[in-house]
Amino acid sequence: MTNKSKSKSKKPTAKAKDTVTPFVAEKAERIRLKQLAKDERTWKIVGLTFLLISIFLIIAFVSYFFTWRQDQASVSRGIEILADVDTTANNLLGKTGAIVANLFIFKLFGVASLLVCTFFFVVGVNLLWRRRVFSIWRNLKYVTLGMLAVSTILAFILRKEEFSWGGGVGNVISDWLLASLGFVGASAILLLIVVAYLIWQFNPVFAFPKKLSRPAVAGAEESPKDALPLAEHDFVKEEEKEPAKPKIAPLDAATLIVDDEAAKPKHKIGLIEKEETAPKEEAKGFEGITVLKPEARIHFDEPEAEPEMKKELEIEKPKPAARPVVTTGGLKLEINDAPLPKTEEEEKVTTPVEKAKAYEPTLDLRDYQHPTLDLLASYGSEKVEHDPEELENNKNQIITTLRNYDIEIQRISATIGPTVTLYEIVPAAGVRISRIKNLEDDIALSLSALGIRIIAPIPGRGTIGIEVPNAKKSIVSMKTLLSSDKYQNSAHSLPIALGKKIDNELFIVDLATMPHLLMAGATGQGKSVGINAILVSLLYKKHPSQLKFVLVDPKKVELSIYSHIESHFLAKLPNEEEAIITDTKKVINTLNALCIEMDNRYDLLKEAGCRNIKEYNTKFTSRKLNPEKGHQFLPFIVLVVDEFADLIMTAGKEVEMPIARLAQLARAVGIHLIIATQRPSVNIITGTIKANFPARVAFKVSSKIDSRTILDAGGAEQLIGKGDMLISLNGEIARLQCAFVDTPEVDKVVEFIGYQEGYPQAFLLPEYVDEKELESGDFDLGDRDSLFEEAAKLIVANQIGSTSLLQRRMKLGYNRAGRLMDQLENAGIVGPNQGSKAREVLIKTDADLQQHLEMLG
Ligand SMILES: Nc1ncnc2c1ncn2[C@@H]1O[C@H](COP(=O)(O)OP(=O)(O)OP(=O)(O)O)[C@@H](O)[C@H]1O
Repeated sequence: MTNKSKSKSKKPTAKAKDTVTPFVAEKAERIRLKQLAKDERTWKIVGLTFLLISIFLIIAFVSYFFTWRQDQASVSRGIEILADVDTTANNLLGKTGAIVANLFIFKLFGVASLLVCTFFFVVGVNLLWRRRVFSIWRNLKYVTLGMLAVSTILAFILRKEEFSWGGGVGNVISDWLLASLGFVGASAILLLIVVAYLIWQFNPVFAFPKKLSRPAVAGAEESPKDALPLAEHDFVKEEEKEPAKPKIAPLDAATLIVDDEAAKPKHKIGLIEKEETAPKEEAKGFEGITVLKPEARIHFDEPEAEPEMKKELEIEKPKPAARPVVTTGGLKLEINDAPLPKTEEEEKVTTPVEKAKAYEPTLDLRDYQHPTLDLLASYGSEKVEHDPEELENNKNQIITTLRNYDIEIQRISATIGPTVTLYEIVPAAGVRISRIKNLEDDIALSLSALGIRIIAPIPGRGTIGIEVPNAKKSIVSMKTLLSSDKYQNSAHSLPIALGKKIDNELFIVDLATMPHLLMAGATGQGKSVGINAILVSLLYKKHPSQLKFVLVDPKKVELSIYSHIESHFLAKLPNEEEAIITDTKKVINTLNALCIEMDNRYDLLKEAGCRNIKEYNTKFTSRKLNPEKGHQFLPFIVLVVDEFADLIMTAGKEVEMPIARLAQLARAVGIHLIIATQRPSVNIITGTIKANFPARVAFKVSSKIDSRTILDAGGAEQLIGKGDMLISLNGEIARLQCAFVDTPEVDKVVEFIGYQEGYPQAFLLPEYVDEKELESGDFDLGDRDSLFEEAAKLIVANQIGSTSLLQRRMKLGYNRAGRLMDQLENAGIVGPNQGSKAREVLIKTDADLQQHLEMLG
């Protein structure tokens, strides 16, 4: 490797400098060429050229339709006519136009050659706008298949015409088809191609009238209205509504390796260019800078340690749930697609239902469109701009500072991130790491920069990290993250795009596996932007049927923007006006309602024999659970609390307890919490809360103590604000630059969603009535629960006197459902408690009940 110097001399000699000089020009030249290739102006020019080619081809082709006869004689002589000044052509684009058009139309694909123009147009537009406006790959497929099919069909139909409608290729295929299959066979094949194309494009529904094939749903006779949503979906075409997947924007990172041996102060620098999509080149840089592939760095720098670091920063992928083990004939088989074990509940569901097409929850709002990426803004080019001088200066400063304290280093390398550059040093043998750690403040002072963070040692790397803020920071646009393949193709249940790591890798994680997130940061350091980034990344991926937010905003202004999407994505308490909760009392009720929802969901999971929401929803969508028994598709619920400190201050344990309970248990039933606070002190983030939030984010905080409270480690006080953050996940801390999404962008996204048809109202959480309010002694008929009548009707209609039926169907907590049951008993509607058996229902029909209620008054 070129950047490992063998020199042992301590000071740079004049000779050494001389030998470097001729190298410089050559390397600088290469760097310039590379920069030219990366310059967006270059690509704009190339894009424009492609557009012009497409226009050129259209003019040449169209003109050819009118001039082919006159130009036939000259073009048949080939390109030699270009040199012949006496020969002219009638084509609007002269001899070149005539030759090109003749090649495409006469010799190749006939009229279908016009499709070629679209290819140049698509490539040109994409290059000019520097983003994937159209899919080139898809266009290429259409153009290739289209030209073959259209030229063959035209050649077949118009084979007797003088003009070559199908071109040479069309004629050859059409003749071959005629010879092999005869006129009827060839016609059938070509007709099939046309029909297949139409089916592919428009996917018409070939449906028989519903009543002929409608599958039986258990209990459908008793309640056809309730069963309808399931049965209805059986006949509905399942539409693919994948959002557009634009290609990842080029992502640049540069890693600089500075070789240093204690005895050799002239350091060689290796610069690594890292791009996610573009191919990497190997070239030599100037002044000893070597441009290497990232893989080269892995081998050169720390062959064993690198995979470790990758591991350190790797994002956890959701592990597939364990599958049932089936034993047949003494053999144990673990089957990936094995159906989940049947429970008593699903055994009762009739076979036709099982065989029916899978239930698709998104068909509730079948026309729903996911927000498009053009609603988001791009901030700058996002290319990491590295100033070689800044790097060199910082490196020299670090080396000099350490040397002042008699600390020699073996090697120094640098990774340039969006906000900070990480200098990794390998100290000379015998240097104690704690000595470097103790010099943190001195190094910071000598680099005269805020936000120096020393990581001694970097876990698994055997190096010491010094993070130095970049003079010029780049903003990480939300758009970049959401348009990346990593986000677009992520298999996460709740993907959240948080930002970019120091090596510019995108940080996209699954909230479902986190499973809750605690965020802290002093005011103005990027918390609200962080919350918006999380919400927006979920909104871009999920359908309203799959996700609901419970938004708690004591500050009253931060989350109000999301009220537009109330009927799509928000959940609220029944009878509440506003979905976004700002009042402390209502927060307590909502948190308790969420606990009830959690308990209800656990009951449903238990009955279905499932361990988590994923298994449950899979079972439900494959119609193995009967909606008549209270089963339903369960959306994820994400609770966001924007200022936790305010709540704890005003309500203390009343808030802390349900939050702790949810944090402990709610993960498996798809309820996840995101709690943010400005004041990460121990009386706000208590031990109970902390123990249940393994994933924690810290923006800049005001003291080391705050940093320790949130992360169990210092460092967050050294951050530089504006979205610079540390995330502690699975016991490892990574520094990120949070994705930036501005309020007008969020506005556009929520408006885009809000203008679409939503559900009639927000998702209703179970009602929670404060126990204390209910503890009013014996039942008095005049003091009935407001849901008394509804409960009575439900019990009579089902003829089952069961408290859990009330809980599930009316979304009530156990206490309230029990109290209602007592009231029903006192009113003579159900019999006494029979232990584990359901109570007897004393009134048999709805009409009897009406009479009975009237009598009660
Ligand atoms: N990820 C980011 N990238 C770039 N700039 C950012 C980022 N996050 C925040 N900022 C800048 O910092 C400002 C304050 O951010 P934000 O409103 O999120 O702070 P906050 O911590 O929520 O403050 P408060 O607690 O007072 O609401 C933003 O207006 C923006 O200019």
